[in-house]
Amino acid sequence: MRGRMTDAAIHVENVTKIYEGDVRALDNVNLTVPRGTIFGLLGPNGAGKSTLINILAGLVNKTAGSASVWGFDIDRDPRNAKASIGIVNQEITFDPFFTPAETLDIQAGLYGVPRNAKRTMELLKAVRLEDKADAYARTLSGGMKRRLMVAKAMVHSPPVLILDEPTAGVDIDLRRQLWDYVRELHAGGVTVILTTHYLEEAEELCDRIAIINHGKLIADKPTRELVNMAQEKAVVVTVEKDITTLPDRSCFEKVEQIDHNTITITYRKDRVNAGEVLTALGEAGHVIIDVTTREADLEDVFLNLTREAA
Ligand SMILES: Nc1ncnc2c1ncn2[C@@H]1O[C@H](COP(=O)(O)OP(=O)(O)OP(=O)(O)O)[C@@H](O)[C@H]1O
Repeated sequence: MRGRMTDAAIHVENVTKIYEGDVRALDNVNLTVPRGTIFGLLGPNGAGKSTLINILAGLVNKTAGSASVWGFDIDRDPRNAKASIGIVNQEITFDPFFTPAETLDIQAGLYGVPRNAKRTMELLKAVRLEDKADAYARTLSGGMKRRLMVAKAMVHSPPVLILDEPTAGVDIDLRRQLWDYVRELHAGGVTVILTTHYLEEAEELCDRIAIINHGKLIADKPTRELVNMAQEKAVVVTVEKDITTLPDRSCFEKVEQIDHNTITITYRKDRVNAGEVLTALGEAGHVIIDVTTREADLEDVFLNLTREAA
C-alpha cells in the first residue's frame, strides 16, 4: 500500500519525540525529502538528527505524527518502509570475525535477498574492498570499515540511503572516496540523506539542506538559496588617511577598526549593497584606496539561523 506522498523519498508530518525524562528531542517536525536528491540534514550536537533518522529506520518510536519512506507509511507498512531504507550509523557494527564478503552475505540473508540477486562482489568493488573480500573484518582500517558499513547498508538495494555523520574521524582521502561513492550511488538513482557537521561538505554535496536545532526544523531550502540567506556581509576598506572617528551610518550594522587606516564594515545585504556602503564612506570624506569583500558561506547562514531560533 502506498502513501499519499508517493513522489517523496521521505515524508515526515508533525513528528514529535519525547524521551523519558521529558526530553523533547523533536518538536512537530515537517519535512519532505524529494526523490533523487542528495539531502543534507544539519544541526548542532543533540539537535535531534539521529532521533529523526532512527524513527525513519524503525529503531525509535515517535511520540506523535506520521512518516513515510518511499511512499510506505512506517506504522501501517513497516516492512516495506524498512526495505526502502539503508542506514549507515555513526557506530561501526559488524562481527569482526567475519570477512567483508561474509558480512555482506549474512546481511543479504537478514533482508531475504535471493541468492541470485546477491551483489556481494559488486558492492565490495564499489567501495574498493574487493581485494579485502576474504580478510578478517577486524584487520580492516577505520576507513575500510566505514566503507564496508556503506556496502552493508546497500545490500538490499534500498532506494534511500541515510548516512549519519559518515565522515566523523575519517581522513580527507577516505572522505573523498566515500563522497565519490555517494555521488556514484546518487547517479544510479539512489536518494541520499546525510547528516554532517562539516558545513562545507553539505554545501558541496547536497542539492537541498535542512537545519534542525533544539528539535525544531529552522530551515529547509535548496542549498544555493540557503547560502544566499546569509544577510550579513562585510567589506574591509583601507582609506588614505588615518581614521580618527569611526564612520557612523544607520545602514552599517557594525564598524570595526583593524588598523590606523583600515576598517571592517558589516552590513545587511537586504538593506544596502557594497556600492552604497562605499559611497557613504566617500561622502564622509574618506578616500578609499583598497576594498575586499567577504562572501557569506553556509557557516554564516547556520550561525545566523541558530542564533535567531535560540
Ligand atoms: N534514548 C534517549 N533517552 C533520552 N534522551 C535521549 C535519548 N536519545 C537522545 N536523547 C536526547 O535527545 C536529544 C536529541 O538527540 P539526538 O541524538 O537525536 O541528536 P543529534 O542531533 O543526532 O546529535 P549528534 O549530532 O550529537 O548525534 C538530545 O537532547 C539527547 O540527549
